[in-house]
Amino acid sequence: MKKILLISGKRKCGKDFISERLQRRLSDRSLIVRISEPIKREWARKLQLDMGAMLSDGPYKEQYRRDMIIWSDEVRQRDYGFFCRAAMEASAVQQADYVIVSDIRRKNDIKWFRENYGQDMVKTLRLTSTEQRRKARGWQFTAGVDDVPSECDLDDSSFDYVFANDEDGDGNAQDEKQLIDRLLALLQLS
Ligand SMILES: Nc1ncnc2c1ncn2[C@@H]1O[C@H](COP(=O)(O)OP(=O)(O)OP(=O)(O)O)[C@@H](O)[C@H]1O
Repeated sequence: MKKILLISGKRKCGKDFISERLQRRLSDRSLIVRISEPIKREWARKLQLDMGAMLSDGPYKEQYRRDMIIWSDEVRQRDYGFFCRAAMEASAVQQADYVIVSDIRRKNDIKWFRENYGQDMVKTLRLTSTEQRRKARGWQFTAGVDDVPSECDLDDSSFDYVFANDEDGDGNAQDEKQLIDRLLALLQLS
């Protein structure tokens, strides 16, 4: 591994979108790790829920999101690196030059990565989008989700890189290419 890029940002600021486009560009040198995956998997196992429905955007997602946040906070209080470690262990990270962690939410997530992989390897990227843009992408303020630490803990943090993801093209390849070109330039990657 050469770099671990920790991506954070408010809901609907494009963490998944940017991570996937970036991974595609860096291709087989890179992979995406999602901390939410072991959380969802463990939670689903706990509740014996349908795994496919949990991982999709279906009706299960919002219904269980709040309870899952409370439970995962309890696990984190005992071991703040629990889900970061589980996500890294479940992925073939040793074979990748670039690991993109697409859903960093807490200071302790960043702390765990820095403690385990070092300051030089770990870089943080904050994505920003205006509220108007996030709303256009389907965001609605939800009490218990948008006003709790999982969403707000990093609000007062500083980051190695900040990238405004406000211009949604109409899905054309040229717009997306320019967007990722700008991001790669910021990250000093090629
Ligand atoms: N630059 C962009 N151009 C076009 N569409 C975009 C762009 N950024 C995000 N989107 C779209 O906005 C929506 C929300 O983006 P995404 O799911 O990546 O956000 P997120 O930060 O991962 O959200 P959440 O935290 O709720 O999971 C998606 O439909 C995505 O395709």
